Amino acid sequence: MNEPSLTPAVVIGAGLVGASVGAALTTAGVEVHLIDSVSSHARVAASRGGGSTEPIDPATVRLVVVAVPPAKLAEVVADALATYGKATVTDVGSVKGTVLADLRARGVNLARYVGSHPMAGSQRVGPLTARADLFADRTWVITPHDTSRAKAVLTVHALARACGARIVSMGATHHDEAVAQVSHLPQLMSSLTAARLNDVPDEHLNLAGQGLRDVTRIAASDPRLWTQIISANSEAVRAELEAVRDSLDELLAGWGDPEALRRFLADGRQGTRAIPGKHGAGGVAYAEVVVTIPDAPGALARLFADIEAAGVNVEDVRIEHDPAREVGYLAVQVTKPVAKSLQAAMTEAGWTLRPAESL
Ligand SMILES: NC(=O)c1ccc[n+]([C@@H]2O[C@H](COP(=O)([O-])OP(=O)(O)OC[C@H]3O[C@@H](n4cnc5c(N)ncnc54)[C@H](O)[C@@H]3O)[C@@H](O)[C@H]2O)c1
Ligand SMILES: O=C(O)C(=O)C[C@]1(C(=O)O)C=C[C@@H](O)C=C1
Repeated sequence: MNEPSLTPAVVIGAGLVGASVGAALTTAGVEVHLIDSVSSHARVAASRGGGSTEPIDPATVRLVVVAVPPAKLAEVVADALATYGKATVTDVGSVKGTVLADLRARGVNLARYVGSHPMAGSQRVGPLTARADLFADRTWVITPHDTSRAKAVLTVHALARACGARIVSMGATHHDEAVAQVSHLPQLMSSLTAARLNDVPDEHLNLAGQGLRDVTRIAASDPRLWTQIISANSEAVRAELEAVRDSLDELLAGWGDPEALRRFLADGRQGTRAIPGKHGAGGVAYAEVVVTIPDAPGALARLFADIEAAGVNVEDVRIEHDPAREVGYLAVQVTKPVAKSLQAAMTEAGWTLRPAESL
């Protein structure tokens, strides 16, 4: 069967996610038209390869992707179904059940609507933070409902594939329970930790290392966006928070007992191992080769060139800064069998390595 055509497509909401979808589709050869209630957002997204801001005949549009804030999704999806009479309409909102319920309450014919949710983003918003490869190798959840037309479902599959994502299909309610556990609770826990820092004096904050930065990255997210996300998934998130409260009570009840503390920490470590690897396989423990990068122009580019020359497949990278010294560290994650050869190649190329812990 032929892949459904996505071209021309319209993206409504040219922020982080919309502009990234626009850029990914444009890269895949799809003609993309960008619309945003803030016209400069659409222009910025267009200038960064996300598509064009030229108007288009609505009757010709095959696909509409709605990427506006959660509280506006149902209204904009309903308008899009009315305006683009032949198009499949999807939204990329972080919560699916409330959008579907709102659309049903409006009495809209939902045959051409299929919800979806790319599990990729960042703590930043706006078109300047968009990237064409944001969805590459990431999960894109598709949530068909009982009245979605098969062709519309296939079109949304083709959208996710064109963006390089891995497709998972599930019902909206199931999706919302899952993201309460793997996205919404983690956001709240990160915010809880970061909020404690408001009462910490500067001389203590100056000691902060990478651990604190890792745990608080997503606490920097937009509070308006996340208020809408969590409010739309309120019950499922509340259940997760109550479970955390129980765990915290248990931790405090056993306080002072090293064995209870060890069990608590071991449970946490086991939890990290439950997270699937980047292709959806079981968790993979990578080895990390940590290279010192001098704070000099071009150092990072040279380092990447040397890693490429070593012919090693890089699974992930992370940059750490040393606030006390004029250096940074590039932590390169690779599979264990190739770690030693990467270490040797880096040393031979003149780089200083931090002592390995896990090779
Ligand atoms: N941020 C993430 O990590 C992430 C990841 C996956 C999905 N999402 C979902 O994607 C959607 C967009 O989030 P984002 O992070 O791109 O936010 P964003 O703020 O970067 O972008 C939203 C854009 O929508 C525009 N907009 C608002 N109301 C509009 C309307 N009525 N018509 C047209 N444009 C309108 C805004 O001007 C803005 O440019 C949200 O529903 C969010 O739940 C976010
Ligand atoms: O990487 C991040 O910054 C994200 O938090 C992205 C993330 C997530 O929880 O994974 C956040 C919300 C979205 O709905 C989807 C993806």
